[in-house]
Amino acid sequence: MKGKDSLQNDEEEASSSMAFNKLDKSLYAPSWLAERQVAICALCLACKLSSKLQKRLVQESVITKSDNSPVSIADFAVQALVIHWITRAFPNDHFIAEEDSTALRKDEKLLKDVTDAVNSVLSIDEQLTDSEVCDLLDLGNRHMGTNERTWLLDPIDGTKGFLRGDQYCIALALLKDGAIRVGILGCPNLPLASVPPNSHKVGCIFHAAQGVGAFVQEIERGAESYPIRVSDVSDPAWATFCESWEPGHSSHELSLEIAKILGVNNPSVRMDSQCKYGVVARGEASIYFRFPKEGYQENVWDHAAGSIIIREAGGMVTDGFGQVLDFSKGHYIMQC
Ligand SMILES: Nc1ncnc2c1ncn2[C@@H]1O[C@H](COP(=O)(O)O)[C@@H](O)[C@H]1OP(=O)(O)O
Ligand SMILES: [Mg+2]
Ligand SMILES: [Mg+2]
Ligand SMILES: [Mg+2]
Repeated sequence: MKGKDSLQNDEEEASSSMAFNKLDKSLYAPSWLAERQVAICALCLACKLSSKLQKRLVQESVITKSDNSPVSIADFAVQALVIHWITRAFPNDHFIAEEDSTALRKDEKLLKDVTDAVNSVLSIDEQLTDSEVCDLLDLGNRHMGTNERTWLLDPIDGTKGFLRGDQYCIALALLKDGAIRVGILGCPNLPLASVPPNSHKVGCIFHAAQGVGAFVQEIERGAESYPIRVSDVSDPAWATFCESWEPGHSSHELSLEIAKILGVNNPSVRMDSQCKYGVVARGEASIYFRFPKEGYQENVWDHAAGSIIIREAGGMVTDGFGQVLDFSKGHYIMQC
């Protein structure tokens, strides 16, 4: 089964909508086709790079940031690579991304390792210099105006999972006029699972655009996309919920308590990163609980892509009070 709204079909849809657009602009909804295609290409390449780096990762190359969280060569290299790819196609776009070049500008060897890593997946005529890599990383810190097109990027989401050899993802979302329009999650270690005929394969890309739907495909340029839907389980007794692997990121005690009140019988699925959103979006789990420590402010890049994928798959993402999340106020998520 191929998705009615797959990327290929969108092309025809977009051109017929163009004629329609001339008649009534207010009824025309963009399908963000070019953005999705470029972003999927970027994440295919980035997943290839991160998989390579996860296999040969050495703990010495891991740095601890000021908030005590880890960062590796992969986080820097993937951020530079994705921004390079998106900027080539959309040179005027802005970025809010997790990492910057501060640590690299102080450490020649680390910078060289990062540049080598990025160049290992680029063609000979596209090779970047150390200074270009630093500049690309720092494009992630550009402040946006309210209507600017801004990409929100987490180059390695779930760095702790990545370092453990477990689940992680590369998360990219496009913010425009205050709302998330496109979301893509590259999940190199997540099985395609329920997607025939590729069910034995590992590694998938979830993607969604506003009003177009949510899809999953294998990590390959031009691979076929399959529509996904959230679970239709309505009785909590049959529901499965997922939560962070790391108890320091989300209280396991609180989610267990809430699950008991709801009457959920199944044990939780613990997993790092926004892969959890992908698993809920394709109906393998029904709920994602997240209860960070008091005072922790959630970053936009940690939820933007996952949120639109859930919404387009028919689900809902809110804060603990049922309020919709606002991704348009800078680095941190605000309540609407
Ligand atoms: N103290 C913290 N509490 C909650 N989330 C955190 C904390 N520190 C880092 N994170 C971020 O939470 C996400 C991981 O959540 P989970 O445990 O559900 O996988 C990651 O985006 C991680 O950032 P990072 O992108 O640096 O890994
Ligand atoms: Mg981090
Ligand atoms: Mg993250
Ligand atoms: Mg990260």
